[in-house]
Amino acid sequence: MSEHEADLQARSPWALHDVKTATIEPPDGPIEADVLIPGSKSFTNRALIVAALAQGTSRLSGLLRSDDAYWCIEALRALGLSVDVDGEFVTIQGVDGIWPNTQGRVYTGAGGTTARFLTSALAAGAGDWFVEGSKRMNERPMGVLLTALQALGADITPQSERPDTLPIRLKTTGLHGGRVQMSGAVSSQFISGVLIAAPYAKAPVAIEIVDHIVQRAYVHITLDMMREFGAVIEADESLSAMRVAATGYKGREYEIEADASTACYFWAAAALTGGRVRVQNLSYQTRQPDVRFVDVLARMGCVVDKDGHGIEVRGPKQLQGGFTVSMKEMSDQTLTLAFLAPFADAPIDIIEVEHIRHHESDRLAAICETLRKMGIRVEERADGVTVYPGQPQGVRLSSYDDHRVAMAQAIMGLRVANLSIDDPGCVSKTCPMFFDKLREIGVNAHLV
Ligand SMILES: O=C(O)C1=C[C@@H](OP(=O)(O)O)[C@@H](O)[C@H](O)C1
Ligand SMILES: C=C(OP(=O)(O)O)C(=O)O
Repeated sequence: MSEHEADLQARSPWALHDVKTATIEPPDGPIEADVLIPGSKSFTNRALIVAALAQGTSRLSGLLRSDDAYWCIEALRALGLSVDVDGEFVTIQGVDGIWPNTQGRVYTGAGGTTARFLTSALAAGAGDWFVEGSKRMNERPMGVLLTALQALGADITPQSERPDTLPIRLKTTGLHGGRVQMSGAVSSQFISGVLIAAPYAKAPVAIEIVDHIVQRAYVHITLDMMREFGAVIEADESLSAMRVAATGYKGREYEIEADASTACYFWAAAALTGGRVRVQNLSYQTRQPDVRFVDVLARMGCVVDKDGHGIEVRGPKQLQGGFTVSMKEMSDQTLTLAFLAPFADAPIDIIEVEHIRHHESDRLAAICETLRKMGIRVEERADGVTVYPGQPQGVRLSSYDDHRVAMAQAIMGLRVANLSIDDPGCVSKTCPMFFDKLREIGVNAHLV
């Protein structure tokens, strides 16, 4: 598959379908709005998988209805689970670590969370499965995770020429537990995956991190949720060593919080138009790292209210640049920042995000190609970019089959006439309702 060709098989019935192009009209004045954001992808897929493993019934509310969640639910159903979805509510009969269907194909879609967490959860049970993802997911790294699961007792045979990616054949009679050393430098999801499975190992699992974890906050989200479902864990704030007891999970009622990553596009809309956007259903206290994007916006001259009901961003007359920022801990917002950067009064250096080359697209390449096509000067390094000020030209852009590329490009369209985005349906991975939400805050978004 070429980088720009969409894998439409990975779009679910919940996706935005049959749309070829999105065109965003720059608004006449500042965007002024209050908005409610849909459920978090990260919380949705963790809650689905933990509830599936657990003993007893769980009822989840605030489900994100997106492709990532859909394929996670479908995979659980293929494994024989009863998963009942009613709007934003889900009822799951947990299997207490024993998967009813012990054979067959498990399809993860394009979701890194499903691919990494479900593969691990499967390994903790017993069965013989063929696990594969979307075309892009089958290229994304899995090596550190697969090696850790093998060290804990799973039998994994790669089903392509690459030993470190999906598809794989996974044969297992359960994880024996013990110590395992892992790198967190490529993806925090490898660590979260082993953690999620660990309560169903036959003995405690101790994980030692040999280097550092990109986006450590997501591992905290994992640990918090595991504890809420009854897991017993020892871990310090630095997460260099973690130990999980073999106690299983208990089903429960669980409320999924709103998605901080999705919220950022709406705050960015305020930043770019000198407007005001309040996300009503998120608190700065969330563990989701992307909430801290508002601090980057404050550095650019925005006024941020984090203490009221929700979080509000007010944009300045002129965005400020002239700084270097590590986006390592909130790297899903690298694209958003890079596409705001041309509108700042001085260059912005984004550093320490090499790992985003392995996300839904090579995101650093997508930033550079997009901005250059629009006439903006940008320098690419292995682990980041420098974006220079300028007025981007309205052109036709590829969305790289990457939801965050498309959503961040759409926000740029608030200041660029005649900007169009190909295959905007890729937003469905985490936010099929993205263009409806844009309309809700007063943006004219045309989909054809
Ligand atoms: O655990 C999670 O829910 C996530 C972890 C991060 O991935 P990496 O650690 O692979 O960068 C993040 O980019 C992704 O959107 C969600
Ligand atoms: C990297 C992302 O997703 P995932 O790794 O969960 O597929 C993302 O949502 O930006």
